[in-house]
Amino acid sequence: MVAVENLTKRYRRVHAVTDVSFSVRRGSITGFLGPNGSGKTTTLRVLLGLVTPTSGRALIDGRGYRELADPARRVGAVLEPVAYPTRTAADHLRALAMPLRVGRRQTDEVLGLVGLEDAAERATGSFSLGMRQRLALAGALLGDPELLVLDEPANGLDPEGIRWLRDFLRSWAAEGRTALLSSHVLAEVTQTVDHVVIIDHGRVALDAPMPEIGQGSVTVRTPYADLLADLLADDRAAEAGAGATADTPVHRVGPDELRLPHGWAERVGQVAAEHRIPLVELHTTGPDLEGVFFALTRGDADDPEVGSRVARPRVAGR
Ligand SMILES: Nc1ncnc2c1ncn2[C@@H]1O[C@H](COP(=O)(O)OP(=O)(O)OP(=O)(O)O)[C@@H](O)[C@H]1O
Repeated sequence: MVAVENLTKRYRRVHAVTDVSFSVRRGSITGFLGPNGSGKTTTLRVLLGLVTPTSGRALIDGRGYRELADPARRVGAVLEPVAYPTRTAADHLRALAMPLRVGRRQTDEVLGLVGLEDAAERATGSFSLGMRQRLALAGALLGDPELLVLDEPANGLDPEGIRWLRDFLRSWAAEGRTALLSSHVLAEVTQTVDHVVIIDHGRVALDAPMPEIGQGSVTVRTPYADLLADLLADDRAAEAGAGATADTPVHRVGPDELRLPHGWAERVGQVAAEHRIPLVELHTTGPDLEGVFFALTRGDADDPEVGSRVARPRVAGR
């Protein structure tokens, strides 16, 4: 439904995006992920006809946004939370509804859909960021679009709001509709999206369906993390044969925590038992989008959440 083809956008000396290509399948929820400043918003703005690319193009159903018939009805977009402090939520939606030829019944309906029916007559200036996000989403839903384009939709949402957004997007996809949403906070999207495009420094670093994103990983906690890591590395080297340099899959992710690829739990247990190392925790987790993200983006963006990681697992299968 969406095709971004060799998209490049430069602002004077800033290379915001470089040769970015990816597509969004109809009926899918695609997460467009990357650290702050990686080029997500620029790409979405080109897709919505708000920015002219330096080269390349971004198409919706084979056409540029501005060439679509009735684009505001076919595509619902949220680039920023609503900011008209003196307007009530209902008035804000009615103003958006007019050019779309959408009646009062639908404005009430979308307010209910985003859980703001009780705040309809309140001025948006008194809204929290999360409420303004919900109102912006209500505006995007007004035209009953097939495609939603959402820039950081979970920004400002509390955990309950994030769960609500997740459920909303799942039911959206279940109706066969499509969404492209950007985020720099991985936890928000891991359980929501079925396809992932990771962008880093303006370039696509990964474009893959969720099922292909690694197989998960094994987490080990022990006060003897250094010793266990060394023993596991020796064990791996011994397995590889004399003289071989072992590519150790052990990653230190905290003062007492190690992470290994999926399937290592048994070996870790054996090595720990052989050397009488007490384990506080040993468990296997599911697909490790976070690991993939940190490995690909090297965590060197200005996002404190990204930069605070002490070690980054390898990308599964790479
Ligand atoms: N209008 C502009 N003029 C100059 N530089 C810009 C402009 N818009 C974006 N940039 C630069 O392009 C790069 C990509 O920015 P963009 O906003 O697309 O990233 P992002 O991934 O959406 O980041 P964030 O998560 O912080 O919103 C950044 O270096 C940014 O400073």
